[in-house]
Amino acid sequence: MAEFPDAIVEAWLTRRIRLVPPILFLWLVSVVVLVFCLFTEISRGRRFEGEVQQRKKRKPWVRISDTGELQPRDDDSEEVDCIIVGAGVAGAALACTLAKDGRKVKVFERDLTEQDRIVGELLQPGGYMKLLELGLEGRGFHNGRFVQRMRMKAASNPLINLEQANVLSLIESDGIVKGVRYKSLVGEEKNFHAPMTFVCDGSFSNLRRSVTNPKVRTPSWFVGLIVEDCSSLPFANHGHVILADPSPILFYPISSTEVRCLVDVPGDKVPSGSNGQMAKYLSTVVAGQLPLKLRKPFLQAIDKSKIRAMPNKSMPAIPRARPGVLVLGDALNMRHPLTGGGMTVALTDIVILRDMLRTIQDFSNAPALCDYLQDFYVLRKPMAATINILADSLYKVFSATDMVEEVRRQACFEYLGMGGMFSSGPMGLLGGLNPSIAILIFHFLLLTAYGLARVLLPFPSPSRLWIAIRLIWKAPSILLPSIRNESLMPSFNFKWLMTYRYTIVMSLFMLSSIYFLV
Ligand SMILES: Cc1cc2nc3c(=O)[nH]c(=O)nc-3n(C[C@H](O)[C@H](O)[C@H](O)COP(=O)(O)OP(=O)(O)OC[C@H]3O[C@@H](n4cnc5c(N)ncnc54)[C@H](O)[C@@H]3O)c2cc1C
Repeated sequence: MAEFPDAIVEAWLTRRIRLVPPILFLWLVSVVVLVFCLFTEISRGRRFEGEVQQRKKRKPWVRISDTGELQPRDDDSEEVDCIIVGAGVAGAALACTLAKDGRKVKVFERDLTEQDRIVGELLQPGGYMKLLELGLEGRGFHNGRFVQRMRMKAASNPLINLEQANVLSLIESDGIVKGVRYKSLVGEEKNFHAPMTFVCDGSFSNLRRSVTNPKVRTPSWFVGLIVEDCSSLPFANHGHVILADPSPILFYPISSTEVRCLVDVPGDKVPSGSNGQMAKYLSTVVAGQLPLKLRKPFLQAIDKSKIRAMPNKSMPAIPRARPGVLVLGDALNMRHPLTGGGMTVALTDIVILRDMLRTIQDFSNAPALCDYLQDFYVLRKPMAATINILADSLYKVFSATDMVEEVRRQACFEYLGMGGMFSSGPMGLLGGLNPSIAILIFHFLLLTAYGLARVLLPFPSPSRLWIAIRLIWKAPSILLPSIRNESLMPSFNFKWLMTYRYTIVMSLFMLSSIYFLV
């Protein structure tokens, strides 16, 4: 066997030996950084735990009476970490979450009684996972009962002061929001101050205008009634979308005996309920389009149940934090409720916010906190944008207005019916389990290709060719406006350096070791 000449081996060793000092220096720096990171993490964790324990020792601010009613105590004197306006889905969940982390929270809710609403009765699996993460699990429900249970949970926490009051405005000084002005239950107007205010006052928010310049659209209304016969559903325990003319109708169970029906009425007005126009519309225009099994219970529901209407609003989030205030839930962002994604987005936002705020000891430095919270709008984008774009686009596809759109609607129905990835992909997006805009665009392109094949095959006659051209021509108008609304330009920042500091340090270690050994 040939041996290496001594001179070559010697030169190689000399080169390696020359590298020893810089490598040792690199190792030393890595060790110092690692020890520093570990030390700061451990000490911050200890301090945080200590603070949480100390705050938990305080007395409850709100009592729950023997009958289960919330009885707020008038105890404004104590300082709080933050104010939450609105104890709906977002506000109640946020209050519980912040209090769990040891923050002292003041919540203002204008109506603490159980609300009877037609909104938020179907929670997508992605939203349910977020509820589990927040430790607030609940299921297919009456929205009022669900929200009331979360309020009870909040009220039983000693760190949360829940008060029934109507918040009138935000208090500002030097461009920083310092608290809120509110009208108490007895009609007295008062101020309440805190370093941070979270505005969660829902779709009709009167406070968001003082923070952003919202662009709200109302493409349609949902008219809601309750069908009292679950056996009338074609598939038990499933949600149903009926592709009716001019727009879809939803049916889904909300208890073991009740089915919620939501009829979409396009436009910014609905037939009046008081003069019987609504009942007439439902029985003449809608009933005839339902499956036979559902018709009779639906007609009975028109006579028996309370018919209510809610505007289906759509509003892109404006990624602008202001010192001392953050807008959340429907007050920040809305999409068509066809896919039932609103609560999933709101709960995901709260998980993201909780994780971000965990690293902040107190909220007193409003400008710095505001800067830091700018990242919240980037982090929420994958889930929020996917659900928003899907909801608004699917509504356009399902509300066929002409023959070309009808072709697309049928293509969509058949596409989803093919099963496999053609249904699991879109369902993963809709359920909030796989939030990805790329996958959404991929399925939209595939759906358009399927629609074209459906029209052109087996023989592309001139009229079919014309439909195909219009199908392609109109496709961008379905997805692009929503994509534009979501301002999907990536936002670059270097916070990832901090997030991945351990990985970076360890990688330096490994690389230097490998280099040294080789
Ligand atoms: C017809 C319809 C059906 C829907 N269906 C679904 C569905 O099936 N699944 C789903 O996930 N989403 C659904 N959504 C969306 C969902 O309801 C919302 O995304 C969700 O309720 C948003 O929660 P929020 O806390 O922001 O608002 P809300 O739950 O509306 O809570 C706002 C709270 O703020 C209080 N408040 C308002 N103003 C003040 C004030 N000035 N002072 C004090 N308190 C105030 C209100 O009383 C209320 O309690 C639907 C929406 C509509 C319109």
